[in-house]
This record gives sequence, structure tokens and C-alpha cells, in this order.
Amino acid sequence: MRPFLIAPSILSADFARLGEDVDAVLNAGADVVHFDVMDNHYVPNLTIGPMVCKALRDYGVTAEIDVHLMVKPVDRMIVDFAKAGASIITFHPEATEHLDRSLQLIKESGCKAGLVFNPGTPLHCLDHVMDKLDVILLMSVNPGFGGQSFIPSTLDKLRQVKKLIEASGYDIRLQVDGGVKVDNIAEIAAAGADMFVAGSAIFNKPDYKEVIDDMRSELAKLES
Ligand SMILES: O=C(CO)[C@H](O)[C@H](O)COP(=O)(O)O
Repeated sequence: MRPFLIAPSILSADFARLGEDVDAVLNAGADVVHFDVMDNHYVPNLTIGPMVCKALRDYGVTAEIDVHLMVKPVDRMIVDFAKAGASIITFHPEATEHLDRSLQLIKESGCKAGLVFNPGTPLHCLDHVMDKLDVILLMSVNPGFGGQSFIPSTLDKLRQVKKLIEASGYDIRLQVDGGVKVDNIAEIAAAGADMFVAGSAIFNKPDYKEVIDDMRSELAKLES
């Protein structure tokens, strides 16, 4: 079993003191920084861009930065985020005209590549690109906002994707994003996820370490 990764979504961080808040969550035991990019076009919200990613790198953040592009089109942002220090870049298949080209662009930029599926998006876009993927992200809420409830049908979809990954033989992480909490993380992991994005569950609590430790304790139940 590969190690579980916890990736706090900075959508719920304190933007007025973002560097300090990212440091705090990493010092509390987070593995990866999840960076939500929204364009008020592909999703009905507007967040942060490559300048903020670069600012985090300049501030001294060395952990992997996992950029989730909720933008359309994607290619220009892929190049800009790679230059700004992104480690992983994921995007939604319906946000590009040329899926394979956009994935190749991420790889050529030196980043890990991933595809993101909304709760209602079918999985057939995976058919011909598994060899180019490092991550598959299943959204367990409709994208755009933090603090929503986990959509239960994601569990079946996770099981389905887990089987596809196993059958492919490729080393692909299965990430889940939306409504992930201490009390459902074990069930989500049991369905196949190994990378957990959590925003409000972590940043809305005063003690990030306590939440992350509690999440790891829940995950450890699966390992024993
Ligand atoms: O991509 C996102 C929304 O589009 C966020 O990462 C996600 O919703 C995390 O927030 P929370 O853990 O509060 O549900």
C-alpha cells in the first residue's frame, strides 16, 4: 500500500497571511499544498494565479504544490504555473480542446500531470491517456467553493477508478477533493483514494496538527 498523502486546500487558508498559514499547515504534518485556481468562467468563483504560487516559492515553501486548474482554456495557465513553481498540475478534460496535448504540455514543463473529474463527469476521457497521468482527481463536490458536503456516489466512482489504475499497471495517485473530514476519510480511503484534499476541515479549526493527526489515525486503521 502506498503512503497516504494529505493535501490541505489553501482555498480555506487565510489569504491575508498566506505564507505563514501554509508554513503552519506544513509544520502541522501536511504532505502537499493544494492550490485551487478558479477563473469565474469554468467555475463561478475567482481565486489566485501563478504570481501567488511564485510568491509562496519565494517565501520559502519547498513542499510539492499541487495546482488544480478550474479554468478554461488551460494551456496558457499550465505554462505559467510551471514557471511559477508548480509541482503537480491537474485540469478538467472539458476545459481543453486537446486533452493529450495539454497533458504533454504539463510533462514537457517538468510537472506531474493529472485529470480531474467532476461528480457528474464520465470517465471515458481516461481511455487513451493513462500513460501520461501521475494523478487522477475525483471531485466529491461540484467545484467552485469550499465547505460543501461530500457527495456519496463518489465512493463508487473511486472504486471504479481504482480498478482502472490497477488494470493499467501505471503508478497513478488517486486523489479526492471536497467534503473530506476526519469522520469520512477512512471510508474514502477504503474506496481507493490515497491522496486527500481537505480545506475547511483543516483551516477552519484552530489546531491544524490535531486535525491532521486525527486524519492519520483514521487512515492507520486501514493499514493495520
Ligand atoms: O476544489 C475545491 C472546490 O472547488 C476545494 O479544494 C474543495 O472544495 C476543498 O474544500 P473543502 O475541503 O472545504 O470541501
